[in-house]
Amino acid sequence: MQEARMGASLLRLFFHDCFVNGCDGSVLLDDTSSFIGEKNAAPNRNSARGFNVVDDIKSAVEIVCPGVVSCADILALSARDSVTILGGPYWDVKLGRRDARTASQAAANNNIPSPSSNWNQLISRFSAHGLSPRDLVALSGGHTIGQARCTTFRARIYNESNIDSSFARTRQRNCPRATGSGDNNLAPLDIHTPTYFDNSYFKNLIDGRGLFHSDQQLFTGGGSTDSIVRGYSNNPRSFRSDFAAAMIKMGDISPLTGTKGEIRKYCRRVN
Ligand code: HEM
Ligand SMILES: [Ca+2]
Ligand SMILES: [Ca+2]
Repeated sequence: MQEARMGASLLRLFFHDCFVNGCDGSVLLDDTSSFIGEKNAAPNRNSARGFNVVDDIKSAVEIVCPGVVSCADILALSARDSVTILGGPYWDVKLGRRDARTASQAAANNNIPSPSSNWNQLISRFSAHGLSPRDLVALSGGHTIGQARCTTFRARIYNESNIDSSFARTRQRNCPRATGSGDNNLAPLDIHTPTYFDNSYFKNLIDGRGLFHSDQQLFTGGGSTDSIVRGYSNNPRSFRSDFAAAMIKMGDISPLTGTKGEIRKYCRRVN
């Protein structure tokens, strides 16, 4: 990988695909004059990235095996390979998903959780897709890699009290208080090992160093997930195996099979 962050971006793309009408490649479709896709939904606009890498993988695969491998499966495999290459677990990826001929900006806005979510909102967004509180906590461990824009964590670092004060000060240095200044400045989601897939995210939560309001909600957020966070912070092996299992579960959300959907030729547009 030329850029370590790309692994994080590809992992997130898979999440943003699966949570919106299932793992069907819907997130990859470009807007056109007659079609509104998901790329400009609030959680994706100026934020989701990695589309060119998916295009490169797809064209390489089409050369050797045309019309067989869906864009949805490429997202699933890219997410797994990203995690494994960055030091995380390996799992066998189920394949055979087909690609959607539609996408829904409204469904993207309504299904992908916001970083200002509280504990109940997180639980319910995940349970709507058959994912348990334990799956929520394990999958949130994906925030052990990658970067976030100032606008997604500004409110937390200036206004919240359940945050380590030196961590808040560190983040404030590159994320000005005023909306509109430095909105796109980046900070790592995991202050310790932002390009390594480990269990450091859970240690951060225990230290009050969750970057998003939603992250910190999983520990001392008033819900019942504190013991799961403690477990993953003490036992990296249980995090690795639960993360892999939860990724398989997430990858099972409403796949298109049989004669539903299509195998796209280009991931950015329907055939
Ligand atoms: C639990 C609810 C979740 C919320 C509220 C959330 C929210 C966010 C936000 C706001 C960002 C930064 C976006 C930006 O700067 O524009 C982000 C980045 C990221 N998220 Fe999540 N996320 C959640 C769950 C997940 C899950 C389940 C995964 C994967 C298993 C994941 C993987 C990532 C990764 C890897 C990044 C960094 C991407 C990059 O560097 O390009 N997130 N998330
Ligand atoms: Ca989708
Ligand atoms: Ca890490």
